[in-house]
Amino acid sequence: MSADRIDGKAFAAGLRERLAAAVPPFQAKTGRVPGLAVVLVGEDPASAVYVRSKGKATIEAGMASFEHKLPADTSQADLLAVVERLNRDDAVDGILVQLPLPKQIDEQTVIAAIDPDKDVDGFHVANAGRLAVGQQGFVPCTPLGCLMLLKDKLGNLSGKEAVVIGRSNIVGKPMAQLLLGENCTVTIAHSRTADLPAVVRRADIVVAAVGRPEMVKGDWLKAGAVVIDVGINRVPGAEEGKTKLVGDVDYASAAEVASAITPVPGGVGPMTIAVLLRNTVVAAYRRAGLPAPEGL
Ligand SMILES: Nc1nc2c(c(=O)[nH]1)N[C@@H](CN(C=O)c1ccc(C(=O)N[C@@H](CCC(=O)O)C(=O)O)cc1)CN2
Repeated sequence: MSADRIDGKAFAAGLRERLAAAVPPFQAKTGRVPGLAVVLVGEDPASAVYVRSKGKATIEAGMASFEHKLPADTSQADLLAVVERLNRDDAVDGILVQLPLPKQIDEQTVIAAIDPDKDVDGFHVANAGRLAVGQQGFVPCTPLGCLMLLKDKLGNLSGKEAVVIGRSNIVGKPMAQLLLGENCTVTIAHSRTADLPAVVRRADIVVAAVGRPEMVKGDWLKAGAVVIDVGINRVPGAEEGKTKLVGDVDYASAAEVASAITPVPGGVGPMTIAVLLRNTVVAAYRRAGLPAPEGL
């Protein structure tokens, strides 16, 4: 079998077009466009790239982008003061503090300070709780993007066996909740799971979010499984001194067994930013007391 390649980049581009189309009706009703504030602390090069991409994508969708770049030695109190200002700013519908944060700052304290109704990352405990009990809130962008790709590929997920490898608060746990919400039978596996290949082999759907380059091999998979690779690992490339990006799944061997698989890059990664814009548009509609457009 040679698996279908799930093109997250193309899906994300379509979603971004639909989001851009939702902006003018919002502006006509409210006199303003949805606004996303992104806060970057320090100079981590990868974070700087992601923040730039988020700002560019926000503007391309016709929305307002507010970038706050703070020095690496910013104190927690100063960052909290920025978050508080953004919470009170009516032009800001979504607030995102780029992770990871420098060592002197406690991530959970900062996330807890964000107004849950502006928490477009979906990381606040209020939003984690809402997801767990099936209430309306905000869902973290990467797992929601994975779910969109899965539903686009498979339609109804009800009754499928799903194995999520990884138990982070940002991907693994919300991913499992989302799949449960779709009536999948869900197993969360992790680094201490006994006989991980045997557990993964049960799955119709595998979501790999473990942060280990090419760990999941083709012979771990049930024939025809759909594989979503959340990993973004930079490893040495074929040429001396060059690097390349690989996922948590060994694409070549997995594509021999799976029916469909996301590539890295170009799979889940582009969905993260598209869903961030989606959450911001939804936040803007909700804050204005308007129903969010269908199909976002
Ligand atoms: N506050 C947040 N911080 C971080 C998040 C997040 O969702 N919220 N996620 C990651 C980084 N991230 C967005 O911030 C992100 C990661 C990867 C991609 C992406 O498009 N990846 C491309 C490859 C990019 C490359 O060449 O390096 C792909 O997979 O195709 C987008 C966003 C951590 N921090």
